[in-house]
Amino acid sequence: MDVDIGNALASVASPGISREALDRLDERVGQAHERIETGRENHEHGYAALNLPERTDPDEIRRAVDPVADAEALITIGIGGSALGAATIVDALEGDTEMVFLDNVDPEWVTSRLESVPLAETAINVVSKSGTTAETLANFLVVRDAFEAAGVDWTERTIVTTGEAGPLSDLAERHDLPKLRVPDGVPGRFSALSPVGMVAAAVAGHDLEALLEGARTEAESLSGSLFECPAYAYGATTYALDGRGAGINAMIPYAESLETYAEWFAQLWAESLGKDDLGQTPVRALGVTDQHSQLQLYRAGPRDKLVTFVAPRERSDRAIPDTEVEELAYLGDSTLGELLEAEFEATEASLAAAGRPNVRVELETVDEYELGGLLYGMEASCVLAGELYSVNAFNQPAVEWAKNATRGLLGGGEFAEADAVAEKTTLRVER
Ligand SMILES: O=P(O)(O)OC[C@H]1O[C@](O)(CO)[C@@H](O)[C@@H]1O
Repeated sequence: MDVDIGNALASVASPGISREALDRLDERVGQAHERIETGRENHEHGYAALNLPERTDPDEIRRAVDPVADAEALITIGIGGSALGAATIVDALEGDTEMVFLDNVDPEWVTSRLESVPLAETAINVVSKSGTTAETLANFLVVRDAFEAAGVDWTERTIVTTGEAGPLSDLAERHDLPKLRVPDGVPGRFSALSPVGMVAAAVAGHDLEALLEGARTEAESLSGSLFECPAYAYGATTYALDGRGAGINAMIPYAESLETYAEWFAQLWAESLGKDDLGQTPVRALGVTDQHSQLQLYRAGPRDKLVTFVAPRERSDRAIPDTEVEELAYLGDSTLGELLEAEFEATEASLAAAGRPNVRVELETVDEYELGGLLYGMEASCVLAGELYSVNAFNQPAVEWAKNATRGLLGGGEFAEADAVAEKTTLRVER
């Protein structure tokens, strides 16, 4: 990925960062880079994720999915980092396999998703690093039951990706299911380039080597200066802008295929950096669609936002047909791609003209190689930002709190957090 931070400079935007401040920040980037490299060399928790391009074995993943390689549909059961990386990859790339992601336990929705696929031709991909996440395990039990009710042997059609030990690992062994490991030291939201994110891509027949190669190229660009490393330029700029008042980061891909990527980014940014009363709030949007719903706020609302555009330089295109309507004649000389490109450029310029900071992240196109680079680049940006904020980017204690409370409420053990639910303050207003 390439990054253009020009529109985040103080000479363009407010809040913005001056060139002098950026130079000073670059010294801290150099120190952070050394810390990151040490973490990678020692395979420390979290930092180890940046070694995935070298560690992930595409052949192992393909062997595991081989029994279901001709499935018409794949149901991936996982949540958060155990779903969003895989969903980002398969939503971004064209594939013939119908993809269903069960990352919610809304019963009506789960039922409708299950009814949308031919179970006898469908494979199951269960993903949970801990092997204990209530939503994932509950959905798996529901899916298993639906397969049994339809007379389909789920054990022939299920792949499990999980940690070394735990209930899901035991279950895989009991039923002799193909099992892939969530690599050690890799938190869920940093695991897209491991079996966690790549099983679905393998079933869809995507080029796993190219995904990893794109990530490897990005890894090779990590260096001690933000001016030489797009990932660090992004991480350092967002950190600097947050410190100057842009506490919201609106991620706007200008490609429908990258809509899920914005969801993945939101988890990465929120769960990694939202600590110790710090962190930038990620917002998801989509170009051009959300120009007509959110842009007004981004250009004229409070000066508390950084807008991040992600745009491919190349895409397949479609001509806009000529028309007899005179006022629309100008469209007939263009393509949908040119219209989208013009809207992107215009939106970027409109924000800059209003002094609103924005950053452009460019991809060559949306393919496996570029996607691997984007995922890796944003992970490295996030790790760098974590260093600059001095927070642990690799844990999520606040999420664990609610997980414990839920288990306590369902009788899954004694959890003090569950007591807080009964202590809720109410001020009801009724009809
Ligand atoms: O893979 P697991 O253990 O099921 O966890 C799923 C998700 O739950 C979290 O721990 C918290 O929501 C995420 O970090 C993680 O991606």
